[in-house]
Amino acid sequence: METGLFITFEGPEGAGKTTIIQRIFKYLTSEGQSVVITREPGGIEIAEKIRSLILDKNHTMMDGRTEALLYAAARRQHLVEKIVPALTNGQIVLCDRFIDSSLAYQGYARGLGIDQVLQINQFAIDGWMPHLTFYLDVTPEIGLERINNSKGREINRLDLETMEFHYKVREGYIQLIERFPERIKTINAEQPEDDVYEDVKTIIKQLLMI
Ligand SMILES: Nc1ncnc2c1ncn2[C@@H]1O[C@H](COP(=O)(O)OP(=O)(O)OP(=O)(O)O)[C@@H](O)[C@H]1O
Ligand SMILES: Cc1cn([C@H]2C[C@H](O)[C@@H](COP(=O)(O)O)O2)c(=O)[nH]c1=O
Repeated sequence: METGLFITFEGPEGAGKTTIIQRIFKYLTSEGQSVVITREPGGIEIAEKIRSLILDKNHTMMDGRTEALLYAAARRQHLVEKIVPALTNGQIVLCDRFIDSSLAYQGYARGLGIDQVLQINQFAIDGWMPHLTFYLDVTPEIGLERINNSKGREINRLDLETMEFHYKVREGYIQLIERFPERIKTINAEQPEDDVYEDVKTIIKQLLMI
């Protein structure tokens, strides 16, 4: 039986998801909570291998549907191997990207259709939706500038998409916020890091009543 809390973090490239997840992890752990950090695509060996395949800069020929299916396959394995056991164990799962990335990137920006991509992902996730999702909102210009200035952050195949694609990703997320207003909380991620952190922390504290 599920007893944990599944929180996902979404946004365009360089929105600051990894940075905020690390800080929220430290905060929740200091409050005595049992927390698991993970990411998509990846989080476990099989999914990390699929990640390398999808994000390889040389794979310029990858078909959009192949891409969507690979993300969904990685998600399935990650879910059953890591996320579900943690939730069943009563833990809080902080996940860097999940289904909304597929809906915004493949469904909307890639043009496959949000509903089509939702359908293949419903097969993959079998009802395991996040309880809460933070959408960290930044313009593509700011996000891409951040990752270009970020030491050690390798530029991947998706980063190298056109500016038009990156604009569409953001538009896709805006559509998802309208579709899932209860679950997705928008955070202004163009603020200084400390302010982004405080905004996220406030919502989590309210939810956990800590
Ligand atoms: N609010 C902020 N203001 C300025 N810089 C930030 C902010 N948040 C994060 N950064 C910096 O931006 C860079 C990208 O941050 P981070 O890796 O957390 O983003 P991300 O959303 O996980 O990126 P991606 O998923 O595209 O890899 C890092 O160098 C980080 O220090
Ligand atoms: C889960 C997921 C991810 N993507 C894209 C989004 C990013 O461009 C990369 C992942 O890189 P990051 O540094 O970990 O953010 O993959 C996607 O297009 N669809 C998805 O489902």
